[in-house]
Amino acid sequence: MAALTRVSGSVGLISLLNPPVNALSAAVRQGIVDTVRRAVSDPQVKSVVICGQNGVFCGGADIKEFGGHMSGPPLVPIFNTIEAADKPVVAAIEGSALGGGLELALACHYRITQSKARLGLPEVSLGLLPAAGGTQRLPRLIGVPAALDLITTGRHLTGAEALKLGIVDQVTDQNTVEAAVKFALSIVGQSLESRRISTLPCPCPADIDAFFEGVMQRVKKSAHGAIAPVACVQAVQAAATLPFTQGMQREQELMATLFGSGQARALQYCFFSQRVVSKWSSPSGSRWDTSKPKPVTKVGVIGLGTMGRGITVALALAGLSVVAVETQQQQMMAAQHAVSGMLERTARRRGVSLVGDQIRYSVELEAVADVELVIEAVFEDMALKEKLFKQLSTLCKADTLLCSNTSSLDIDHLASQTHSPQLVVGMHFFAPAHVMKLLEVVYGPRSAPQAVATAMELGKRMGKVSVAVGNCSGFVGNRMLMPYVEEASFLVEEGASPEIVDRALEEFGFPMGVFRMSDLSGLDVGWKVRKARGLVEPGQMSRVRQGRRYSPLGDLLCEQGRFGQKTGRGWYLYDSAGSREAQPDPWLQSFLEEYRARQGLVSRRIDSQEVLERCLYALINEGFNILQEGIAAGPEDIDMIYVFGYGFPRHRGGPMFYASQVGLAQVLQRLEHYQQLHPDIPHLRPSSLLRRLVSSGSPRIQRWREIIRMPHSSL
Ligand SMILES: CC/C=C\C=C\CC(=O)SCCNC(=O)CCNC(=O)[C@H](O)C(C)(C)COP(=O)(O)OP(=O)(O)OC[C@H]1O[C@@H](n2cnc3c(N)ncnc32)[C@H](O)[C@@H]1OP(=O)(O)O
Repeated sequence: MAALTRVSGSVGLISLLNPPVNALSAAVRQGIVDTVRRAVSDPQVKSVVICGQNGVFCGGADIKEFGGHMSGPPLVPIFNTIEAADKPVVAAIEGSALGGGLELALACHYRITQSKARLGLPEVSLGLLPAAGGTQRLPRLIGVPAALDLITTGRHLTGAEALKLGIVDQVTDQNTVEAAVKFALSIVGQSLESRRISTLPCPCPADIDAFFEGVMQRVKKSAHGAIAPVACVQAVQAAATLPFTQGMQREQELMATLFGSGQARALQYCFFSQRVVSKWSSPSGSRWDTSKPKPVTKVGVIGLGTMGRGITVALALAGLSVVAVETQQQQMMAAQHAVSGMLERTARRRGVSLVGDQIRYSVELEAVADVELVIEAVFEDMALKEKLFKQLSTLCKADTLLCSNTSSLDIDHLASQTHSPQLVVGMHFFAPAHVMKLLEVVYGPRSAPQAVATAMELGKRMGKVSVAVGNCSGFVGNRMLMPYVEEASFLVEEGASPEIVDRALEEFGFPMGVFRMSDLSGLDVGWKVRKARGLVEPGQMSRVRQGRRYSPLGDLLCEQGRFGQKTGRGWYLYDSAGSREAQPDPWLQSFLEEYRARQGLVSRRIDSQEVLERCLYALINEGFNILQEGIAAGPEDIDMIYVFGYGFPRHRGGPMFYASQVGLAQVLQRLEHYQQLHPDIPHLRPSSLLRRLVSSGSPRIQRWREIIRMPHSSL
């Protein structure tokens, strides 16, 4: 919907109305067609201002319409009509102008905005490109390199940045619509020739072919198989080399390919899933909309190792006061130095002023006595954490929330050490904690709804995608990782090399395969966890432990002091300790040959299909177990954990969405196949939820949540 009113005598004010973000639904597009036509033909209207109601200009095309039949007038002719108007049209941008919203503004002759408004062409993050002229108009306005940066990354700009780049003509911190109306009055009668962006030449770098070749190489490398960034480059190349109308044709062709692709469906699923997970619920019935977070201004962080430092930085960047505690003076000084450096680098990268004076360092635990929330980030040692939670429960205020950054330990057990178990939740950050977007908020059976709501809200303030999950060993992310990593080791025992496994996973879209990832995070980390579970038998090669198949390969490498990148040797060889360039290691190859010979294993050829099926279906199968147990509320929660915390390719939607696209019956059939071949691997035994879903006709993923909650007999 859009309304036309006349203001200040001769300005036609067109207001878009489709809360909350004025998305360009069929009704809004029709409203724009009607109001523009009326404004252009009304002799009393001398100039036009387009704005959005409720403080938002326009959040772009209505993404909800993408799944179904698109009706209503298309955007391209609407925008061409606006640009061709012989009366000046000014976009008054409040809040956001994103995607089709910014393309609408680019079709106007002038743009005025607020310094804090958000502008951008984020279509690439939905698996699309700006197909209403965005790829053709933006390069003509700001030049090819700057346009490529915005279109291929989809990043948002502030109004102030947009002014610097020349996307907008004016920034005001007064009332934007009033400023635009005043401006519209002042330009009546002026020539619009130079204001129609489609008629401008496209400013290009000198050697255009070499330039695009370089860009294409870079974009393909960082896209990890995503097709939309590549199509964005092709569309901008068309703007640089073709007249506007032909460029527009190319834009439409490329869009048509993307629009029907599985990648676009996956990315749009991610967009909505990110919002679904913020509306959390737990099996006990507590929910996001009935649980009010407690206000938090001051947070204590205990333990300033890698995780504690990152958490301190994330909190400070979110504007919170932090009391950072370490036990020894020397370690505290080292942490203070490291945190200052991290803050400085992040502030520089984000172009914001330095924060840091709100962090107080101490070697006394009592320093957290007056905080509202504590995040414990000490070593992953239950005895140490038990002691700490007992102390905190005594010295903190009675209503202080006590949170643990543990990645796998029992939150309920920690809660039982305190006077107020209802105030204990897990806040599981991912390293580096000030960079990684994921936060698992772990509730125990006794956690109060307010405690969960407060941790979720704090995550949001830190810019995290916070996902509420139940309490179990490894929670959601690390619990699912176990079978994935184990399968990779089994494949290596059976004949694959780490390179073969990693290549298959990297070609699938992971930034790093499982072995390169293990080398990066340190092989000793998993070794310690396996030791704690009583699985490690030093020097032993037995392949059955605790009644099931076990691969001792990781333990044997650790026993050789091969901890990965930090020791210069792990599953790969590195130039030096700390180096990142992984080389295949001839030593490892002979070690594996000897190992297989001693185990009586006959090495066989393993192809990438088997790697993908065994690693990914084992991971997915555990996801179904997690859903069945109610540890995750829905598939979206698992998918967002894997996309934002574990590098699962976003253009595949996450493991559960990927399973839904492969087909649940196919996943089940392949798991059954592998289980027959490997009956001693429990994680290949298909989950009963997967069987239930297949026998109920493999419903759409959007229905799983409701089906999981149904009693079995209702299916
Ligand atoms: C043939 C032509 C085909 C395609 C042309 C495509 C061009 C495009 O324009 S694609 C869309 C590009 N736009 C975007 O990607 C913007 C997406 N939205 C956002 O980034 C944010 O929502 C925001 C506008 C910055 C506002 O953020 P915030 O204030 O944090 O609110 P949210 O919780 O994100 O959103 C509130 C509510 O609105 C829904 N929503 C947001 N944008 C859209 C949209 N473009 N279409 C439909 N719905 C949208 C969002 O899902 C939320 O809904 P809830 O039901 O409340 O969860």
